[in-house]
Amino acid sequence: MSSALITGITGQDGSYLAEQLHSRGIDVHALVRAESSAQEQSVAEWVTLHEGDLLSPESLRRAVVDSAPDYVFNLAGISSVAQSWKEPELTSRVTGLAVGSMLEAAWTLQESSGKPVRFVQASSSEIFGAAVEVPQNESTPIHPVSPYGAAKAYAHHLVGVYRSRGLFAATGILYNHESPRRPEAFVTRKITAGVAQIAAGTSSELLLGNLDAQRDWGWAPDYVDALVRIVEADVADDFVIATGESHTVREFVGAAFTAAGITDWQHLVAVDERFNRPVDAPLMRGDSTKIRETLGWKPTKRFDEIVSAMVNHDLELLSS
Ligand SMILES: C[C@H]1O[C@H](OP(=O)(O)OP(=O)(O)OC[C@H]2O[C@@H](n3cnc4c(=O)[nH]c(N)nc43)[C@H](O)[C@@H]2O)[C@@H](O)[C@@H](O)C1=O
Repeated sequence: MSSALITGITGQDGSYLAEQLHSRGIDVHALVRAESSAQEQSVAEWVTLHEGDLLSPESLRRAVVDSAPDYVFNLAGISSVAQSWKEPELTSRVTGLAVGSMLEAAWTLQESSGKPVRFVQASSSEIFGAAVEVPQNESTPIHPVSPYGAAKAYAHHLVGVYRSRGLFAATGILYNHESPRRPEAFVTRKITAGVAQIAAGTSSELLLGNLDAQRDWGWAPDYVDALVRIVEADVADDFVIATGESHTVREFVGAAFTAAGITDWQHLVAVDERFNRPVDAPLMRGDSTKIRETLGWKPTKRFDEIVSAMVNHDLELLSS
């Protein structure tokens, strides 16, 4: 039986990934900050928990040694770009430096046990930031414009370094990916939850920041499926994971109101400067030709389907 260690299991992607790996018969281990909080966040009982903290390299090394995994999926860290502007130093430590500790621990385990370890890093389209080309692919120059993007860029490069050293170290360059499990710190869930409340009559306004930013929004379970394909690939490599279609935040808002049956919505949305960022990547759109052709991956849900699935979920939550 193969085993996998997941960091970031309590997040959207970690939870879907754990379910996918478990359904494939893989023994799932997870790094958690405290067992009690993992249990509160209802990590499934079939996951073996290892306590550790991204700020403590020794605890990460111990978690890797104790779980002795065939696969390491590194998803943990601050994942909100907005939060990274508020806590840039912490972001550089947990989203950047900690990846070095995980890679070193995986390398050391491989060296000492003689058993190959495969490492997959959740990289991000934010590494392209003010992208010099549209769409972006694996060769697009790295040019982050946020503390989060810079931390992810460092981690991305470090994965390449360990690949050259001989570790199976790969990345999925993940574009925005959403689901009903997305927290409201991210714009899509904030919109779908807010629209559901307006539809239910419990709120009268939706306050947002930059409505003109364009993002390439996909369906989170598809992106987790891509990470599994990447870990099982013949060769460790970097892969853009994206739909190839981008929409403005304003279009997402319009689609969410439409899904809730509200056609006249413009007066229900207002811009609040508090939600603007010092710098915001203007246009993200990924070219995922490489993973489609090499690993046979493709997205299963289109933009409107993603928006409706999230709105319907939030409407149901309010009516239950
Ligand atoms: C690929 C990348 O994807 C995600 O990062 P993100 O794109 O920053 O995601 P978001 O949902 O926070 O913002 C999307 C856009 O929406 C704009 N926006 C407007 N008004 C609000 C607003 O009120 N809240 C938020 N959060 N954003 C707003 C905001 O300025 C931005 O242009 C993470 O998964 C990250 O981990 C990752 O790797």
